[in-house]
Amino acid sequence: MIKPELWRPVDGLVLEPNAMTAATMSDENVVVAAGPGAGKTELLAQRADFVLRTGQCRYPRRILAVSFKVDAARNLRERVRTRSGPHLASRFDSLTFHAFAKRLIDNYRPALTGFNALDPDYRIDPDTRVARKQITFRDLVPLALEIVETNVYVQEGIRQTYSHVFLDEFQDCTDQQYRLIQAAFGRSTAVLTAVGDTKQRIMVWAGALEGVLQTFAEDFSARPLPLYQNRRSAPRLRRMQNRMIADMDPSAVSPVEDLTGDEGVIEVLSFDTETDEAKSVADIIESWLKDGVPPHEIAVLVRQQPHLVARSLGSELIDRGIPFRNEQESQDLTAEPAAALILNFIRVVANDRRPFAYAELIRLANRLGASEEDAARFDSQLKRSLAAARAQVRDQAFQMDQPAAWRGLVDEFLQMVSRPVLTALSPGYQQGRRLDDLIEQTFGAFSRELSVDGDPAQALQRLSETDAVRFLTIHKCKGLEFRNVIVLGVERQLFWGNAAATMSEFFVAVSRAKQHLVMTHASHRERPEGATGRWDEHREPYEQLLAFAHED
Ligand SMILES: Nc1ncnc2c1ncn2[C@@H]1O[C@H](COP(=O)(O)OP(=O)(O)OP(=O)(O)O)[C@@H](O)[C@H]1O
Repeated sequence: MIKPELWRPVDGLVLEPNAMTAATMSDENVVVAAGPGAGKTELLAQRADFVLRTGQCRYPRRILAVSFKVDAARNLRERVRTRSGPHLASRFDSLTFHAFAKRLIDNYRPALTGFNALDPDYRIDPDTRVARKQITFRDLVPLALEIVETNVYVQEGIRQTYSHVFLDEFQDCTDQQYRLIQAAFGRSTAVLTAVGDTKQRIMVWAGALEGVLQTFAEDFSARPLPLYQNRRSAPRLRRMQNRMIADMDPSAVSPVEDLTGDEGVIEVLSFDTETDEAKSVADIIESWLKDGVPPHEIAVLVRQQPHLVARSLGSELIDRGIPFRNEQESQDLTAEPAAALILNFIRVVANDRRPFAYAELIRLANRLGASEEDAARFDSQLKRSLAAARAQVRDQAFQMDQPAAWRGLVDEFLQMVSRPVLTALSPGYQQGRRLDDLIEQTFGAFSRELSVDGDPAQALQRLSETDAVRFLTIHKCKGLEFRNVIVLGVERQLFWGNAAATMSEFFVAVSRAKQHLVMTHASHRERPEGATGRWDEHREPYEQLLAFAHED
């Protein structure tokens, strides 16, 4: 433990004065409002280190960090783990609102009564609620809210557990989420730190509260601490963001003299058809990869339905052997330890030459930890089982391109690993059918990718976080950053709806780029197979949005 005055930001970063104040605040609630790339998430990671290392969050109490996306929650968790070490980070719970709500439901489920009562092995389904047995994702926060609002013991339990609460991307907090935070921490001694950017409010359709940062400041007597710098984007990109800020929130505009410099590239590309667009964009991606840009530093952003809008581009990339990952289908899955275990197993036996996958599997043996003897026994079982599976795969008769062949191997492997070890991978796996559902979903994702070209190595690359170019919706890209970003289809027919909301979404998209931003539009997009509902073939560029790309 160190004295607060001796603490220095980890990794040698220099924090601007307000960020330093927010990171080292001892007992005051704080709200940090700042633009894209200002280091809001970084500030939370630094603050976690500060409160853990100086003992302001003292064992056994914990920090709760709430984010909106699985990816964002995991990024923050990993950042704190690498920086502050696994020992301190074990008291840092970085969860999405959904995961926080689910944890409350699992811990205090008997508090739910009447229509909301749930059996211990209840499941979560995307669409359908079934009394006692099944709820949907939409039910999680309201049910958690009911538990917390009606039960003082639960309130006390939460308050005893958490001494510090971090709220990331707080501009997108909905009414119910806000009520959950109020019910859980409104009258507690927990110190709250909220960060957000009103210009990036993109969840209005889902009920994001207007002015929630201000409301939070009032309700929680939080001290506002704005940040001014942008640590992410090259100057040319920052100037474009600044032109948008002048339109959205003139008071937040940066002085022009702070944004000088020629670094960064912005391009607007017009096409006749989606086929021309696909060829040209694939050329660009290929050239970036040749120049050494890592695949995961390249993102293709689409306002919605990337599986349809970017389908031609996807086919073009497949033809060129460039792996890409459609995050709409697989993002949340690969954040799961059980999914990582299965995919790493396939990687190792498919002879994908991935030492990291092998190392990850061996790490599992060491994690078992009951005794050194147990771990050693498991370690040798694991090695035997991998060798046997590899031998099967090398056999001529093994049908590499058939999901059923892999299924047999995966099932044998999971049996060897054993149920208790699998359920110990994550706290949520003990509940209901969560683990079985995940195993099915993971295998489904692998089978889907395998059916694309019958090549297991390519299928695994497409499912990997590091080896694939990422296709994301704008909603999914929140809080992330990439060296190079392509915003596909800046067209009226895609960016429809309320002009202010559209502007915020476009702002989130363009502000993900560090170095190179490409925006495209096509005059014609053929209706793809599988498109349901409205699909306009004739397209018009969204001139007002694209105009921000041009320097005056
Ligand atoms: N003090 C700092 N010094 C150097 N780099 C920093 C600093 N703070 C943040 N960064 C880097 O700047 C980038 C943006 O930081 P971060 O993602 O925390 O911004 P943000 O405010 O959360 O952005 P957004 O709202 O757009 O998601 C990251 O690459 C981060 O590592």
